[in-house]
Amino acid sequence: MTNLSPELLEPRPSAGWRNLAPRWSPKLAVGSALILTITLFGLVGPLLVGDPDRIDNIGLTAPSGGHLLGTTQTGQDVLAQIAYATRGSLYIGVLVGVMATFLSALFGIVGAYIGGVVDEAFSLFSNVMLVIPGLPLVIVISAFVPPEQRGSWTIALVLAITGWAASARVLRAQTLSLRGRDYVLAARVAGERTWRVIGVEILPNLLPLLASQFVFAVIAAILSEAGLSFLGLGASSSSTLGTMLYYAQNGFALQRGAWWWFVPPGLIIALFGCGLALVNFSIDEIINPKLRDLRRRVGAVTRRATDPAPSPGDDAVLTLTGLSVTYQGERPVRAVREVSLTLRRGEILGLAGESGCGKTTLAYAVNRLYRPPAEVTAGSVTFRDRVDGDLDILALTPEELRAFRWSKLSMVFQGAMNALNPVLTIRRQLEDVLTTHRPAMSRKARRARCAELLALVGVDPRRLRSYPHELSGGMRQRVMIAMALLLEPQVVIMDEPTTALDVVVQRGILREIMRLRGELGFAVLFITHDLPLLLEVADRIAIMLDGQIVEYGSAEQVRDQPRHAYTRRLLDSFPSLTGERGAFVRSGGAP
Ligand SMILES: Nc1ncnc2c1ncn2[C@@H]1O[C@H](COP(=O)(O)OP(=O)(O)OP(=O)(O)O)[C@@H](O)[C@H]1O
Repeated sequence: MTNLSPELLEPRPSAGWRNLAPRWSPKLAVGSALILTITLFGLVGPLLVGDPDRIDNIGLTAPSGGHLLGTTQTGQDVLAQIAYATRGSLYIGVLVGVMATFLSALFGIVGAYIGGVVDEAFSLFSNVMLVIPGLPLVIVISAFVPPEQRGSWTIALVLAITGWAASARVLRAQTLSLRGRDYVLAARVAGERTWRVIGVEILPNLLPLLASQFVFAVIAAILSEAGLSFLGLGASSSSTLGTMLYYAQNGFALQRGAWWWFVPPGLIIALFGCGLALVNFSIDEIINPKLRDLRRRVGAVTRRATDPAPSPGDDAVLTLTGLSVTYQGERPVRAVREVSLTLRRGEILGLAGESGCGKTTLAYAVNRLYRPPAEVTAGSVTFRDRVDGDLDILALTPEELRAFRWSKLSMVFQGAMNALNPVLTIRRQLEDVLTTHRPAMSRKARRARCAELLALVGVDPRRLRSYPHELSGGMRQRVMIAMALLLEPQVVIMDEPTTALDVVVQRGILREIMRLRGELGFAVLFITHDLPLLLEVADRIAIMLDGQIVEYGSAEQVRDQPRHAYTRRLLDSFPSLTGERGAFVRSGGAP
C-alpha cells in the first residue's frame, strides 16, 4: 500500500453546506428581500398594529396620519387588517407547500424508485387526481365543509389534496430517469438500503425540482385561497388577504374609489409571488455545483510508474457453470446461453465480443444485478472466498448479497466515469462505501483510507474535496476504480472500463489496473469489445458470440491459434498487431 504524508492523511474540514451557499445575484437579493420583508410584516406586524376588528365611526376614509392605509367601509383600520391577513395567508401557503410537496414526493419519488405494482398504483392514483379539475373540486369540498369548521388547516388540507398530482408526475419522470443512472446502480451494488439510496443519491438531485414545486405550491395556495375567500368559501375563522379582497368587493371599494382597501392586499400577494419566483431562479444555482464558480484550484494529478503484472495462480475464485440468462417477454431473448467460465485468483480474464452479444448481461448475472424481465434460467455462479469457502451467489439472501457485493466482488461499470453522483464530493462518495460496509471504522480512518486509495490509483488525494464535474474523464474513471477497490475485493468486474477515454488515458488506466492487480492480488473479469486491448492486458480470453462462449484460452493461444472462425474474423477486422504482446500498455513510451 502507498504511504502518504501525514499532511495528506489529516482529515480536512468538510466543505459541507457552506459550499452550497449561492453566489450573490440581484435576483436572489431582490427575491429574498421581498420574501423576508413580507414574512416579517406578517410575523411582527400584528404585534405593532391595533385591533383589526375595532370599528371607528369613520368609514372609508383615505390614508391619513391616524390611519396610514385608511379605513374600511365600517371604519376598521386597513393596515391592521393587512398585517393579520398577511400572517393568515402565509400560514396557509406554507402549510399547503409542505403538505403538497410531501404528497408529491411520496407518490412520485417513492413509487417510481420501488417500481412494479407500487408504482402502477401510485401512478394511477396521481393520474386520477390530475384529471379531476382542481378549482371546481376545491369549491365543492369547501362548500361541503360547514363554515364553522372551515379553519386554516381545513382549507390548507383541501388545497394540498387537490394540488400535488402534477408535481408527482414530474418527480416520477425524473426519478425514473435517475433510477437507471450508473451512480444509483453503483450505490445499490455497494449495498446501500432503499431509503438511503432515495435520500442520498436521488433526493439531492431532485432538490431544485422539489424546491421549485414547494415554491409554486405556496404561490398557488395563496392565490387559490384568495380565490376561495373571494367566493365566500375560504377560511371563515381566520383573516387572510383573500378575505380582505372579498370584503372590499362586497363593500364596492372599486366603484367607490377606495383603492387603499383592495390595492395593498393585492400588491402583497403579487410581490410575495414575485419574490418566491426570483428565489426559485437562484435555487438551481444553490443546488447544482456545476453552476457555481470553481472556488478551489487543486494541483495536477500525480501519475505513477507501473510495474509488470504478476503471473496468475491456478486456483479458481469465480466459476460460472452452464449459466443462461433470458429476457422474458413475448419474444424471449436468450442473451447468455450455457456459459461456463473460470476466473482464477489474481488473473485478468478477458471477455470479448461484439455489441449485443450478452457481455453486460453476463456481468449483471454474476453480480445478481439483473432485473425483470431478465431471468437466470439455468446454471450456477460459485465464488470461492478466501475465508468462507464456496458461496453460491445465485442463492444468497438479499442481506447476504448486500454484505457480499463490493467487499468480495465489486464492479466498475460501463461508462463508469458517469457513475459518480454529481452533487456529492468524491470524499463523500468514497466514504459512503466505507460507512455502509465498515460501520465501526472511525471517521479519521475512513478519510485516511479514501486518501490512500485515491493516491493508489494515481489521483491527488486533495481531489477528495472536488465534485465529479471538476475532474477529467480519466480521473473520474480512476476514482471509480478506487471505489471498487476500497474494500479490497477478491474479484473486480470491469465492464468496458476505458471505452470512453482517449488512447493515452486508456493506457495509463490499464497500466494502473495491472499494477494494482499485482499489488493487491485481486482477479479481474475484463469485459470489452476491443480484442486487441485484451491481447495486451489479459492472461486468458473468452470470446462471446450470440450469448455463447465460442473460444476460450490463453491470450497467446487466441492470438496465434484461433480455433473459431468468428475469432479469426475478429482478429482480421483489426489492424495487424506488431511487436511484443503487452508492449503498448506495459511500455511507458508514446503509443
Ligand atoms: N431489458 C432487456 N429486454 C430485452 N432484451 C434485452 C434487454 N437488455 C438487453 N437485451 C438484449 O440482450 C442481448 C445482450 O445485451 P447486452 O447488453 O448484455 O450486450 P453487450 O454485449 O453487453 O452489448 P454492449 O457491448 O453494446 O454493451 C441483446 O440482444 C439485447 O438486445
